[in-house]
Amino acid sequence: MTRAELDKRPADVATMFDSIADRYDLANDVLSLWQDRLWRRATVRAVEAYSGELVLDLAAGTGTSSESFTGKGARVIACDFSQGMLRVGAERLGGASRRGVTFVAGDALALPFNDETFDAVTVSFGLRNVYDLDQALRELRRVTKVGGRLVICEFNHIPFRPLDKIYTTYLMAALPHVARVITSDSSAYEYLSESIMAWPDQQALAARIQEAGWDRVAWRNLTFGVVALHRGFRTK
Ligand SMILES: C[S@@+](CC[C@H](N)C(=O)[O-])C[C@H]1O[C@@H](n2cnc3c(N)ncnc32)[C@H](O)[C@@H]1O
Repeated sequence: MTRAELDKRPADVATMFDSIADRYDLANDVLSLWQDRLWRRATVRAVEAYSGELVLDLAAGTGTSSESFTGKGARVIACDFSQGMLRVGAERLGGASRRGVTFVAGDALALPFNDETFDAVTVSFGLRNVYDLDQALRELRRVTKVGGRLVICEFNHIPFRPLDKIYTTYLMAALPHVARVITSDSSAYEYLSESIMAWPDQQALAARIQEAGWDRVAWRNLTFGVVALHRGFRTK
């Protein structure tokens, strides 16, 4: 199976996700010990999308989180560049546009949307895989209405060193082996571990979000910092 490397060449990333699409959601649940469901609920609360609003769920994959944003009547565009992930998502929903969610193929680095289209933009476990983080953050801002908001849910780093050491050991030693049992292949999950380790910490990510033009940037840790929720606003 193709796995991506830390240079995150878009073709490799898309091919890797195509190849794990069928077992992606099951693997997430098991590898995170079902914590992913809590993280997704926290993301939905942070996005707080209301009736009449349009939300972009970028790097939406199979749309695992997308439908949850429609709870109060918002409509969601679930955008991703892996045809395999989009296919699994559309099959699960029973169509490419169902229950308030529309799947759209698109690249985070050149989003196929007009300026100021969305009330809220959100990315769960996606930005870490994007070839050019800063360009993706600028694109997200471009398509957000003035007054709109950004919520990023991403694996991060545990500030408390002893706990971080245990977590890092799990990432590098155990996670790929568990993944092999679920998906019959561990290489995509070796990439997952390596990409988490190489990802900027909470403060550094907040600085990058700010540099991309977002205001009032803040974050909070979930599960001791295994995941962090970053938020920002487009104020001009
Ligand atoms: C780990 S999955 C996350 C899927 C989903 N958001 C979730 O919470 O489960 C990462 C997704 O990012 C997508 N991705 C990576 N780079 C992308 C890009 N440049 N444009 C669009 N999607 C991208 C991949 O195709 C993959 O579906």
